[in-house]
Amino acid sequence: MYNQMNYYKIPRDEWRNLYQKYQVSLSAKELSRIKSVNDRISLADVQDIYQPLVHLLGIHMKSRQELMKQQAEFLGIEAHKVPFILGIAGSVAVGKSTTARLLQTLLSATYPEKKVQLITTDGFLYPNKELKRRQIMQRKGFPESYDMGRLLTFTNDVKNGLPAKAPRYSHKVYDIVPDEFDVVDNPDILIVEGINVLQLPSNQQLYVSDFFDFSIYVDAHEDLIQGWYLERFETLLDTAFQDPSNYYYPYAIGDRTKATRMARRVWLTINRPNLREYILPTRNRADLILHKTQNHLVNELFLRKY
Ligand SMILES: Nc1ncnc2c1ncn2[C@@H]1O[C@H](COP(=O)(O)OP(=O)(O)O)[C@@H](O)[C@H]1O
Ligand SMILES: CC(C)(COP(=O)(O)O)[C@@H](O)C(=O)NCCC(=O)O
Repeated sequence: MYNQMNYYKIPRDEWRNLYQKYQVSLSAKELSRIKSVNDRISLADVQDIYQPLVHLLGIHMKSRQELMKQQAEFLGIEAHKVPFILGIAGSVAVGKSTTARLLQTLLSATYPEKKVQLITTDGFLYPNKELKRRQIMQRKGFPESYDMGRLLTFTNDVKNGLPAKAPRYSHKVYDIVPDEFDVVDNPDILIVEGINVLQLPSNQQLYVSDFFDFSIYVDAHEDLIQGWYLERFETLLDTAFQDPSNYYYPYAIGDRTKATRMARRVWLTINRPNLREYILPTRNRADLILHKTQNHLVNELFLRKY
């Protein structure tokens, strides 16, 4: 287990009870929005884990806003809106993007007047062509496969209220989609999700996370994550077999056992070493560690003390 020195370890039951007095039940519309993120999300987790988390984020947003206002007064400059940036880190297939979309849904429901945007750092991977040129196609997801300078500039622009474009990555195409972007334009809240968001870019003095107001590391036992990776691979195959342009099409129409063997190999030779060498070491930088067990259920949380 990791060093818990600077964290409150909060078991699920305690976390849920901390929030009892603020509990609000979700409307049918909110429930259907959550189901549209992922229909396997446990509603007990939404109620017991993620709603209290949204409340905690609200506390952080309010205090950050107040600090920015007072600092502007101190400097004698006009206070302007500074987007609150929430980073979400963790292994490939641990559930970052699901957590990010769920939080986007819950934050939008809780703060209907706020603009909540979401981007994933997959878009800052170099395109396959460039990865091949650099001979690092087998290192997709490792620090050197990302244009971290571009990600830093993007985050800096967002913080400064400038419109910023995040390139798009498609899991189906297994590559960057040329000329497609997510435009982030002065949101109140931006969620930045990706395996690398707590990493120190090489040749840079700045962490992307220096721009974050709160960060979450989604954590689980490695064997469980491997299972989730393989399950997701099966789902990708199930949706690929009718689309010859899909990267997974040849695997989808071929021998399933061989395809699964290939996915297992990819996990063991790429994603697992990446988790061990580059992702897990960033866990202790997070403000909150969300620890999941079987079926993605959260059993304990670690909240940074100071
Ligand atoms: N809370 C959850 N409940 C049920 N299934 C989940 C949950 N979170 C993730 N999953 C499933 O786990 C797999 C990986 O999730 P995903 O969000 O794609 O991970 P990541 O973005 O970390 O790669 C997907 O098949 C997804 O449907
Ligand atoms: C694009 C990724 C680096 C990012 O992963 P994500 O967290 O979005 O699942 C990953 O899905 C990936 O493609 N890894 C390379 C090896 C592979 O799984 O094919």
